[in-house]
Amino acid sequence: MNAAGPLILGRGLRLARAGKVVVEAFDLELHAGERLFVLGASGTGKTTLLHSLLGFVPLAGGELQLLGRTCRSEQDFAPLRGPLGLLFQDAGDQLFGPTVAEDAAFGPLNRGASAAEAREIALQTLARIGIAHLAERPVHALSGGEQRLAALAGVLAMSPQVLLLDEPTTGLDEAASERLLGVLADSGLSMIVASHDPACVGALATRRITLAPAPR
Ligand SMILES: Nc1ncnc2c1ncn2[C@@H]1O[C@H](COP(=O)(O)OP(=O)(O)OP(=O)(O)O)[C@@H](O)[C@H]1O
Repeated sequence: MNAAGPLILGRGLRLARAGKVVVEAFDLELHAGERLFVLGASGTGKTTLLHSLLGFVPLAGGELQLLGRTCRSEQDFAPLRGPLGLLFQDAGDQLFGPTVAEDAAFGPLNRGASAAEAREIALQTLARIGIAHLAERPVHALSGGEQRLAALAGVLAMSPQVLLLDEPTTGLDEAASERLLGVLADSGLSMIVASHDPACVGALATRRITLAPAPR
């Protein structure tokens, strides 16, 4: 599927929040192997853009193709949540638990893996990220940085084709941040990353685009 074309292609995107246009006439392309960074001051719409790629913020204008399919309605976006894996800015928004291992197993279970297979995928993913020791910890008993790594495990356990990462290193200390950046680089996955962290940009970015404030 979509062997030659971009993984993500947006043309003339317009995005609004609470009736106010935030992103206007924005073009976006992500090609296989790229790690595209979306830069821009606070409030310029980086999170809004990432959420629009999963259909959480509806398009107010423009055209969007994801993995070769034109996406307009919920029906178009729903099957792509998984192939496109979003790490939320606030990791607490995507951890449901009860434990870290059960949370990471949820996606594979939902996609038809057996309970044993899903647990194995979850445990392997936790080990890959360096948080195997947190497997049986309740998700509400994690530090902010641990929550972020646990949330990433849940995303990676779905074997995504594209990662959408919203400020992935926020809340991590230097060691955890380096481990996360290493996992992301080693994943070989194409990704769009919103980040203010120069270390994150420097370590991963293959291309950068900047969101400008929408004209008033
Ligand atoms: N749920 C919401 N309802 C109404 N307005 C919102 C909502 N979420 C964001 N906004 C507004 O939309 C604009 C873009 O916000 P967004 O979070 O996308 O920016 P950002 O570039 O990701 O910011 P930051 O770098 O601070 O995370 C801001 O003006 C923000 O106040």
